[in-house]
Amino acid sequence: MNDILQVEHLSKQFGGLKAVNDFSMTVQEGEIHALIGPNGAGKTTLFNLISGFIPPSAGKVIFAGQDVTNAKPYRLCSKGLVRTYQIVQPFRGMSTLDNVMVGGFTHTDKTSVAREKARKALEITKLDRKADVQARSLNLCEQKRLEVARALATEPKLIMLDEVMAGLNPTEVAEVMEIVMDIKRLGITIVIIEHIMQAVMSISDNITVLSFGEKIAEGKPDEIAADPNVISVYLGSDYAQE
Ligand SMILES: Nc1ncnc2c1ncn2[C@@H]1O[C@H](COP(=O)(O)OP(=O)(O)OP(=O)(O)O)[C@@H](O)[C@H]1O
Repeated sequence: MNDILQVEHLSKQFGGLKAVNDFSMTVQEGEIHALIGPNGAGKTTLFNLISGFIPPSAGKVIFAGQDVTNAKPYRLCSKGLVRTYQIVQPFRGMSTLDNVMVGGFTHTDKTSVAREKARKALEITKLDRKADVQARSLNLCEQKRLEVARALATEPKLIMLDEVMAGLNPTEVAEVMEIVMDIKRLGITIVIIEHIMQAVMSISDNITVLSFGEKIAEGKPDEIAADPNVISVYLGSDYAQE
């Protein structure tokens, strides 16, 4: 498999705090790669660095063979790298379809083409029946899926999902897991930040673990679940015994 994303020695300092410290990782094309770790470990900062929302203090980001360090988010999006936000932020007074069409205009200025891409993204996220309702009337699970749909409508090669399952009940988590697997089946690479370990362990191909801004482990889900260091800083012994 080819590498689609390489993060090399990335660091981000906020004043005296090293939020991300000399972090490297490789994401292979077509995989689901999870980033896990305790609160404040630096996962969201890493997403912000990779997706161009904040500049790194040091290090490089290579996407699809190109150095994209310091590239702006809209440029990365047009190259095929897009992310969602932990806090959903739809245009609440607009319909679900119109919200998703915003993403659909990434590679076209034709309304009919953008609408078609948006409709496809709504099908994948199982929101097609909600296309015409206002975003403010969607429940949390639907709003999370709307975030994903907006990103999908940009036709990404790699989508970065920031806690899309947080706050959902078990049935909704299962629904979103299925959608994430469907996205993978479309050939789109996925990097996912998630705290719900059952979900992470069952959908991920590879997992990278962060603690205090540094990588402390990486590997297949079963390797991570059995790693004594990961158990001690994050998973806890209850999970390991499950
Ligand atoms: N803009 C900022 N200015 C100063 N400190 C920041 C900034 N953004 C993040 N931090 C700090 O950097 C560290 C890493 O935060 P980050 O949000 O990346 O962690 P996280 O792993 O995503 O946590 P969570 O799981 O709670 O979302 C934290 O100590 C946080 O307080």
